[in-house]
Amino acid sequence: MTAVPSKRQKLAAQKLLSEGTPTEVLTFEALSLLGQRQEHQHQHQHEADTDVTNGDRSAEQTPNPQSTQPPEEQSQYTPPPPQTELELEIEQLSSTGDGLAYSADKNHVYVVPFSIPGDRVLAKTFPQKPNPLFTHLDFIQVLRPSAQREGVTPGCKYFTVCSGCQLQMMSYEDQLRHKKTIVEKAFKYFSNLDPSRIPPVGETVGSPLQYGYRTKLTPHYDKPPKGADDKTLPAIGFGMKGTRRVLDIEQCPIGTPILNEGFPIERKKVYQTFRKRKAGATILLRESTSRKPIQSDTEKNGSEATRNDDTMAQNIGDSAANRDAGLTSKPDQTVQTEPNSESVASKNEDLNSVSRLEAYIASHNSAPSPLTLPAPKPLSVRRRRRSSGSPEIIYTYDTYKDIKTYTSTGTDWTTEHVGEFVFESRANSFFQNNNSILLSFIRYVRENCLPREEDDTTSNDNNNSNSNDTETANKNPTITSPTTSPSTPSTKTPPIKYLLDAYCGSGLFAVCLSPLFSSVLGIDIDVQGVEAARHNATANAIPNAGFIAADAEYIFADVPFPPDQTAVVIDPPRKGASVDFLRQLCVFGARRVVYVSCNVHTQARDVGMLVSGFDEVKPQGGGDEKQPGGHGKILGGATARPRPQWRYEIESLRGFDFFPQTGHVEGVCFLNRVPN
Ligand SMILES: C[S@@+](CC[C@H](N)C(=O)[O-])C[C@H]1O[C@@H](n2cnc3c(N)ncnc32)[C@H](O)[C@@H]1O
Repeated sequence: MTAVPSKRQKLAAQKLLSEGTPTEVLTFEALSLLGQRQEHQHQHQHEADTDVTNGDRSAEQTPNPQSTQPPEEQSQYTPPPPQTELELEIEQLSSTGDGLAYSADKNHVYVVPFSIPGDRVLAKTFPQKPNPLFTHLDFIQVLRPSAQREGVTPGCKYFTVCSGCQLQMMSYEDQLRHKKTIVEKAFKYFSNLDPSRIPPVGETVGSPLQYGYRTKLTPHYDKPPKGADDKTLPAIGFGMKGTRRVLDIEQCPIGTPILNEGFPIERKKVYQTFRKRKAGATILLRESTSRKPIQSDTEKNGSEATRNDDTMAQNIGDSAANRDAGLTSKPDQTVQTEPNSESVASKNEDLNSVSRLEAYIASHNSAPSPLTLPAPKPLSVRRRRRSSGSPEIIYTYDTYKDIKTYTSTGTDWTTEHVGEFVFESRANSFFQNNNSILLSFIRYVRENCLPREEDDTTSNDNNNSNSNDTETANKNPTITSPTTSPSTPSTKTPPIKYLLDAYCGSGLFAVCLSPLFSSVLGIDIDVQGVEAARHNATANAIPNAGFIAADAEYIFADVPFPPDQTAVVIDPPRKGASVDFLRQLCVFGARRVVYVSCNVHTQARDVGMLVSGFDEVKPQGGGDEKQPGGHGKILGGATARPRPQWRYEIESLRGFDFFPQTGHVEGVCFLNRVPN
């Protein structure tokens, strides 16, 4: 049981609450851990007092009663000087992916990256701005491993030095379980809602690919040091954990194989011009897929590649790495991707080579959770380097082949396939970075974005949603197969026929969900994104989707759809939606809302506002301008603002693991409208 934080502690935490930064998240979690300790000690003290009364002298060994006071009332914590080594027991895994341990006096929390509950670790202090609740430490080594580490070998040789991944020491099942707690804690701490209004969080839906999934990588480098000569080469990669330096990285095993083929090429380009550069920069590596139907058996067997004068066919299975990984292939043969998965899995200790990564992916593309659709297994995988130097990887399936290339030019068009839909977007515009999970994800949203008839009590203006709705939704996470027509007419409310896709990017939701609706309207601030969305609607023969390039707030200015018959998808950037957008949504009152986010903390904050609702803004000159639910940011022109008549109830909530090996999770929340 967790202790209830004091009023002052709560206020301090609320002051901080804005964008779900790691500091905000750790503030709540450190408070909770210290609260648990107090709770435990109060209990211990109570038992001891009882024992003393009963004449048991062991009660005299009760810890210092001072430590049972709330942390804020204890003397200021002074962390040990920098470079002090500490041996610590890890108690919890935070939502930032760091292990949390108590200080020796149990009144302060140490944050230790790359550690998990049950570990005993050696870590050391480093200079930082003091925080009364927690102190970050550098991880040194595991002294006694947690049982959770058993049988797990991190896939990347840079793990514990690179700041990109946090969870490679955990099994994938444990990562999914942990991500469920991230969603739970986000809504507990950031939504400002009474727990009774938050339904149980569903199981996290896993990614078919757990390595080799990221279709975009952005390694970077710093500017040349003074006096740099031709031999001075920069570190190119990602942030070195706990420093401001760049860690030089040759491969990134969470990136797709084609990006890892391209990485050394892009590194070389930087080397050639580095000395003349005035500033550091970021390299863009973005995958693109060209899908071609298979015309003949010869093509299926992959021999056409060797006929092409312009190519140098290469067998993935030809390398020593693949032989080690259990792949059997003879030179000049296409690798059959039915490797001995046991032997691949057991040798996954270092995926920092494209061949090994490819072999690992081939053995790990089954569904890790019930709602995951497994990635299709290629019949063969071939790499080839064109005479231009740009690599290709060709994945041949039963009826089609995917030719993967990459670009480092932001304005280039790239192509992605999601089920039967094809999407083009500029390499520097947003597109979801894990293609392997998109099919499961879109299917889930498609199957749930319309209310099921039996649950559609919330559409009736006289009915509030109740906890039974929520329970039903959570017991039946997979609903029926997708319908191609809007919901069956209810006796009381008309069916939902219209979709607003707020923050639509290149039209992922608008296009994939369009068959369910009569008309779809998308909005995004990125002009290139909207240009792509229009193109994608045409390319997919979608006649009923239109797009506006503008701030999402403007979508409510002149919505052409009746609110009773409208659903809204909200998928904002990490900082979440604006208060004005949310308030206008509560004025408009779309009947159903799907809120998708890569930052569950800002998602929880925004969903909290939708559930609490917004108060009427009374006319100025005597009237109060109050907004209950704590969401009182009133923007210009308050007097003329219409009254929000609606608020929302959460129907269901769960995470999708778009980001395996990292501490991030994509939240998906369905809400229904109720009167305010
Ligand atoms: C997480 S992406 C979602 C894109 C799209 N739904 C998808 O799944 O591909 C967030 C999008 O919000 C857009 N965006 C950011 N701020 C915005 C604003 N104030 N109004 C409208 N769109 C905005 C970005 O351009 C980006 O396309």
